[in-house]
Parts: sequence; C-alpha cells; structure tokens
Amino acid sequence: MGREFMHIFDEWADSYETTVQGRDEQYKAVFEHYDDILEEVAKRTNGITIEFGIGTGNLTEKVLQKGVELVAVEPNKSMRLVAEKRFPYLTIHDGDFLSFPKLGKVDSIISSYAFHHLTDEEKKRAFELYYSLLSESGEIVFADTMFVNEQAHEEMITTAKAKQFFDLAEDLNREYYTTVPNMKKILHETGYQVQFEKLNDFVWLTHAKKS
Ligand SMILES: C[S@@+](CC[C@H](N)C(=O)[O-])C[C@H]1O[C@@H](n2cnc3c(N)ncnc32)[C@H](O)[C@@H]1O
Repeated sequence: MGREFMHIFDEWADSYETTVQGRDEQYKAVFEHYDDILEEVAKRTNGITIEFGIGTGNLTEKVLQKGVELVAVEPNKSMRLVAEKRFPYLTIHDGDFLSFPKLGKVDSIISSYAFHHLTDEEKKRAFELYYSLLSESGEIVFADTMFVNEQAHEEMITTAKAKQFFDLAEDLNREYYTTVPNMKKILHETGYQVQFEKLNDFVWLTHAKKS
C-alpha cells in the first residue's frame, strides 16, 4: 500500500547517496544534518525492531551497529538491490508500511524519510496495525518531512519555485506530507502519546508510545 511512488525510486536508487550527502542543490535543505537525524532515530531504537522503507540502508547500518534484532522492509526493488549488496547477511523483505511479514511483538518501529508516502488515512491504518504489534513499552520513532500547518507547506512550495527548485516543488505537491497537528491528532485517535522535535527546516522527529 502507498506504493504509487515506486517509479521514482527505480531511477533514484543509484544516485541516492549523492542526494543525502547534499550534492543535489534542490534537496540540500531537506537532507541537512542527515546523519544526525538518523542518529536521533537510532539512539531511541531498542530490542526487536522493524524498519520501514530502508532505502539504501543508512539508518539500517546505524541500528545494526547497536546490535538490535532487525526486520528490514523495503518495497522498491532497486533500493533493495543496493541494500542487499551492503548487508549480504540481512534479509530485506519486499513489503511496505501496511503490508509486512507477520511478527511477534516488537519493541521499536522506525523509519526515516518515508512515511509521507502514505495518505493521512493510510497513516492512521498503519498506527492502528502497529498498536497490537508493539510491546507494552514499545515505541514508534519516525523522522520525516512535515509542516507546522498547511500554510507553511504552501510557503515552502512557493519558495522552492522562486529558487527554481521545480523538482522539489513538484515533490512537495505530489506526496502526502502532513502537518504536525494532523500527525498528533492521528496518533491520539489511535491510542498513542507523542512528542515531536524539529530536526531541520523540513524534517521532524515523531516519537510515539502507547498511552
Ligand atoms: C527517501 S527514501 C528514504 C530511505 C532511507 N530510509 C533514508 O533515510 O535514507 C524513501 C524510501 O521509502 C520507500 N517507500 C516508498 N513508499 C513506501 C511505502 N509505502 N512503505 C514503505 N516504504 C516506502 C522508498 O522505496 C524509499 O526506499
């Protein structure tokens, strides 16, 4: 589910690392402090963990170094191929935020730069699914682009166009970037307490636990 953007990653897989390193001017601000952002997720990750949308495996590498037991999920074949070369000992499942291997309880559900591929309705379904999957003290830790409100989202699109960052403007229009208040509402409605932290001009950390 939420797999309508797969063609983008077919093309992006080979150059993805140069983008996250800030060498694509249009996405420089999106990936500012990328390594620190992944570190913020990794340091809150414990125990049996599922990571969604691993991409080329940059967050994966950090959590594997911590020794967590990891179930890695990535729907895009080109991204999986890159990650499989990097972690030949790790099974990388063809799945997504809503469709993934049957598991017992997990302690951490993590993701970076990926949850915006779900509509807000799908995000809600995902959090409902995760409620029964998480252990009592389990946590959801997502880092992803969000906006303080719809006006801030619109302003970011206008700014991108003014800078002639047309790919970024199209991306911000096309995908399902939500607002912090919407995310809070969805998480409260599905039985979680949540804290947010702004990590750069685009990315927020969402850290949720069962209420
Ligand atoms: C921008 S990349 C982020 C990769 C990596 N997590 C990182 O931080 O660099 C987004 C990833 O989300 C994956 N993705 C897209 N739709 C998804 C979905 N519905 N469920 C899970 N992952 C999805 C893409 O295939 C891609 O690998």
